[in-house]
Amino acid sequence: MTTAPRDASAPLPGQEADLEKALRPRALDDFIGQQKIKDNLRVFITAALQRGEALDHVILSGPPGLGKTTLAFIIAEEMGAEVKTTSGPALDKPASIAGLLTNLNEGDVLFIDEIHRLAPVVEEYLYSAMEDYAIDILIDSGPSARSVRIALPPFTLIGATTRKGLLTAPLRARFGVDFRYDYYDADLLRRIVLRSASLMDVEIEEDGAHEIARRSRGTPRIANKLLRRTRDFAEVETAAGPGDGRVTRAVADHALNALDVDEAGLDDMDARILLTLMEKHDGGPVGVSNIAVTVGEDSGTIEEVYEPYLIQEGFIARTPRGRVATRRAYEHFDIVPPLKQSDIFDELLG
Ligand SMILES: Nc1ncnc2c1ncn2[C@@H]1O[C@H](COP(=O)(O)OP(=O)(O)OP(=O)(O)O)[C@@H](O)[C@H]1O
Ligand SMILES: [Mg+2]
Repeated sequence: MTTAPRDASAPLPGQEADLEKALRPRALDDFIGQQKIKDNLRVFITAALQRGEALDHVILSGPPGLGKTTLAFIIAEEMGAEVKTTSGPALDKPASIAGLLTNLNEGDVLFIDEIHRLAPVVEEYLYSAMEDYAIDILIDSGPSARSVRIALPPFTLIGATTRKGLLTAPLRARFGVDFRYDYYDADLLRRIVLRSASLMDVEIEEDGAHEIARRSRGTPRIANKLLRRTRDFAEVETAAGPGDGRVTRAVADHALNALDVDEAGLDDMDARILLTLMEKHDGGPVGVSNIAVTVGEDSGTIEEVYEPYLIQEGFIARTPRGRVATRRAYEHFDIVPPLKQSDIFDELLG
């Protein structure tokens, strides 16, 4: 009956999606954490406004649910700009990107989500658009074919991607501002949970917020989702009986356990990945595609959604020969590592 809050990139059902939108901070001051990004952004935005220019093109990269889309809209808001939104897969023909670009007004923000999934022909249009604020359009065909250059107003392209490594070098080079997201620590997530709770009119204790925060995989979207589910439990059923709607540490713990979010905040798929690595592959080293087949998940998703967090938290290590389970992984699941694994642990430390 419970649904594990697995894939942060999975689309949310209608009402949940609305709730997520409602929780989205709209001003830079409400955007919690990512301090370095915010500090730099303030300088770039102020400078651009002072010069009366469009902000330079921005690329936002990092795992799902860390606030890329949120920040894109905040940037536009702070610049006093209109946003036009699209995504890499939606721009399948040169005509669709040409149409979007020629409809931009001066200073507009063009937000392209999943920009690593642009078709190469579409991407080529962006090169001159970004660099020279112009595109070359081919009109007519056959002997009378010629290309006409159309000037565009100065605009800001904001691209978001979970797979920056898949961007081509020419595209990457055309972004003047490059921000990489880090996972949020528990203290920042606690502040995000408290903020969301107050917007949702949920009564929550500091300890309850902390419990949700530290088990949210460093991800604001997951923290908000776990808060919504914990609220459900708080209103209906707690370990101690019917709830009064108040989110305490005990209620949060009960809810998170029911959702299969373990003590370290690992979810069902995290556990499957680690157990596969330890039990089926003897702790590794093993390639991601191998793990993917065993757990029945796409290897791209493992690489962009699950693995970065498991690596950051020290459950998995990347070696030249493949992924290995670390000592922490064995300890977490109370599994005795095979003898050969101690060499790997030593290697990792050394
Ligand atoms: N810094 C933050 N402060 C407060 N809330 C945040 C922050 N970052 C993200 N959120 C919350 O998390 C939710 C998800 O963020 P967002 O949609 O911007 O993620 P994303 O990086 O675009 O993810 P995806 O890669 O899946 O598109 C937002 O609706 C917002 O409520
Ligand atoms: Mg997004």
